[in-house]
Amino acid sequence: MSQSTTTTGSPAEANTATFPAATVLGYPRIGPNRELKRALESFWAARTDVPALEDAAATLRTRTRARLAELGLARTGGAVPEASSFYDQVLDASYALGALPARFDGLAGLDLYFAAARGTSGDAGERAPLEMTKWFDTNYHYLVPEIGPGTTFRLDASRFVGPVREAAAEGLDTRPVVVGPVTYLLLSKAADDAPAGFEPLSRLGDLLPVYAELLRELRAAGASWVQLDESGLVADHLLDTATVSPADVHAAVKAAYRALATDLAAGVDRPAILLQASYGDLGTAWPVVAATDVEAVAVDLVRGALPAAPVPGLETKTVVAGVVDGHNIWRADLGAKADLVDAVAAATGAGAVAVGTSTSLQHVPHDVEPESWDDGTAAGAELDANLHAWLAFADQKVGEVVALGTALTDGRDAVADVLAAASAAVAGRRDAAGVRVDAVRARTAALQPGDFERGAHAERVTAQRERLGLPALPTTTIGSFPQTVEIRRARAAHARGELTTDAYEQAMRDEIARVVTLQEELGLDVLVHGEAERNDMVQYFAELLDGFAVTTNGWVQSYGSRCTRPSILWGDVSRPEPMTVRWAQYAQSLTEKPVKGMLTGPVTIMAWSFVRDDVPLAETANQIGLALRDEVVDLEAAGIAVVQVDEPALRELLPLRQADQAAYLDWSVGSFRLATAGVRPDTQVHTHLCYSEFGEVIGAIDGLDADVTSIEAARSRMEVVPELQDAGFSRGVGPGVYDIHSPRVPSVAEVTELLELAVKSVDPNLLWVNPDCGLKTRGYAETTPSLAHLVEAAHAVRATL
Ligand SMILES: CN1c2c(nc(N)[nH]c2=O)NC[C@@H]1CNc1ccc(C(=O)N[C@@H](CCC(=O)N[C@@H](CCC(=O)N[C@@H](CCC(=O)O)C(=O)O)C(=O)O)C(=O)O)cc1
Ligand SMILES: N[C@@H](CCS)C(=O)O
Ligand SMILES: [Zn+2]
Repeated sequence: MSQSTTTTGSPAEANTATFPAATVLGYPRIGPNRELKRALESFWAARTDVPALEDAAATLRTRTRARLAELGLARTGGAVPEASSFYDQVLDASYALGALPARFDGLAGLDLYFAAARGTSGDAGERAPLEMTKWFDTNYHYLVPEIGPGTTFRLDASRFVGPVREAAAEGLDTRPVVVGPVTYLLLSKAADDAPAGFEPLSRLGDLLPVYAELLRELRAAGASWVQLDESGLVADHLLDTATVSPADVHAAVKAAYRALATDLAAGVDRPAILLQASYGDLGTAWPVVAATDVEAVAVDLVRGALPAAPVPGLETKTVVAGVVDGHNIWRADLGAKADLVDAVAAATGAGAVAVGTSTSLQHVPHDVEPESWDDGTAAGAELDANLHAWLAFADQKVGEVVALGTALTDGRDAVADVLAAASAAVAGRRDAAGVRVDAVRARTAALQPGDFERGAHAERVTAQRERLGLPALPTTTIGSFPQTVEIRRARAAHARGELTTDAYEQAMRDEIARVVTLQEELGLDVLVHGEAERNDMVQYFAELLDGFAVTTNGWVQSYGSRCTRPSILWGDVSRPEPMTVRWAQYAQSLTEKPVKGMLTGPVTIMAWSFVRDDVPLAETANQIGLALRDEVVDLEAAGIAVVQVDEPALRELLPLRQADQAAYLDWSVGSFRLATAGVRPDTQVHTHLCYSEFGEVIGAIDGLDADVTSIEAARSRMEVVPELQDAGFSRGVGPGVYDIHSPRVPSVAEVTELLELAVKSVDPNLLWVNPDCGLKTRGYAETTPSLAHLVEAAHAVRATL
């Protein structure tokens, strides 16, 4: 076995199958100060034009390449990935392959690209955007390709080739990252006009010539390596078991890489290929990738394992050992990681080994350095020092792979002090105050089965009907109302110390009063306070719970220009004091109608935070469940009759391999029940699910034992409703009747049609009327008429019952 070394030579000429010693599979692309977000939003608001947007994106790409080289990745040999995107990497592939659906015909360039991402309306014509769904088990959302028997594929490589040439002009041989052909089709859905049972993977043969052409163009532009992301290989959830089996996927990989790796000559017709499989264990796919003629394979050794025995075929390849976690932010124990890297050659039989991240770094923020957790108290100073030592964001992770790469090529002595500092940080974290809190552990240890049970559902239905007296088809919203510029500005001014806490809270109360009045005017039945005071539905709670830290600039792209600052769950969790009660109570004081208390559930808080890796997830889930249980009970005591606990991420955390799913569903459902089982029968518990396909977890939704479940359904035209009924779901259900992701205002007729569809498969006594999700990303210009149409449609259908 030979260790990988970096190559030299001019970028345009370089094409060697020797992979550099260290790389990362991708890097955050929103910019260290969210430069891309700002450029996109200015462009969409017509404040800037295409050249300004292209300029901003090019500047960011140049900055990224320079930063990665400065942090120690080689400038040549394809060590630096080119993984930028204007919106989404799957959309980039759809655009390059010419695979966008016919409703976008007639558009070109960025007009086409953004129309597919965001839809168009008004003078631009009515076009629904591509559907958005979760990328593997992350909080990143990709745009789902729609593939049918008639989809044509035609290459436009410009958005991949341009950055390669741009990098070459800077003397840098960058490695473009493209979603691989098999994963692209696995991530696709059948186009609406496809016959029943049509499987996008059946189009592989037609897609491969276009990928081959793309590889040729990348090579011609000077790329010595290309990275093809075939993470679909690790994920059972992408398989529609009725039509595609793991064996079909393996056969597809074999065919794809025969066409792309074997039939095209490396260094002549194509760049060397790095086949990437992230987010899980390769399992039975090890021999499949080993048998291809790709030059390198990147595997996730954080989530996945080494094979049981060396795999024939790997002796001609580099295995890029993904030992640095791209999915979480804890500093690595580099000594242990170096041991793992050292084991890879013997375990896999690889011809060469290199070091990498387990996934793209798009899931972590840019840089720990600018953060401060010091609030001026002794505890703040201690946390500040601790977290700085414990954390690695993207830039620190690049440093980790570079150090491990040096250990591999030059021996550990060359980086002895880096390894020692990492070990000390890991030990310091294990022993720090707050990581383990005995009182919290005692409470979870004392839990009894009865703590997870609410009592008979039928009894609750009667008690709630009497208490709430709601009409048939009650109307409600999911919680948030538009987060206006004024609200965000007030919060930013408060954070900067330019607005007093009193003035800020008064501004939020004024907003709540406006939102309550609006809902009364619209005639909604169950009101919300609008969540104006929340920066984010997870971060808000993380700021109020012990055991979490939050960042000031740790932004991570969630979709398009939308970002979140995932909180850092570093210690045992408890609730020092009530969190939402005064806001809910204030809203309830303004109206006779019921106002829903609004909380985020344990699974979603965990899914959208960086979770600790030193205790089982189930323990943390119960800690958060207990903190929320206290809040739910306090809301009830404050006179709130309806409490909603959102779990939009229930499906997101579902393990990618079926074998692991039952245990997950057990603790995740349990933590929700723990959070909600402390209230009386006449208090109505709602939950809300969105951003995923829920077919696979229908049983778990029932297991939550919520009285009412609102669920995203508009874009799939209520598909989930019969699924729920078929599974024997007999609780209240609010399938979303309009898509909140688009500024389009649904007509009364459209909403009525969807409700009529729902009424066909749900007992009208169980049916609720609500949008798909919260309204925080929308403006009032579309929110007010959309809700007016929703109420009108509900009244119309109610009258027919
Ligand atoms: C519901 N979803 C959520 C997910 N994950 C979360 N953590 N939260 C979610 O709500 N995942 C699934 C879905 C879809 N995903 C998203 C993700 C992000 C957004 C979104 O709207 N993001 C906002 C930022 C929200 C926020 O943190 N707001 C803060 C800070 C606002 C800000 O940028 N302030 C400016 C200053 C403003 C001024 O002076 O005018 C600044 O700091 O520079 C706040 O409100 O205080 C985004 O803009 O990206 C939606 C769905
Ligand atoms: N209550 C939240 C749920 C979003 S998934 C909201 O309305 O924004
Ligand atoms: Zn939602």
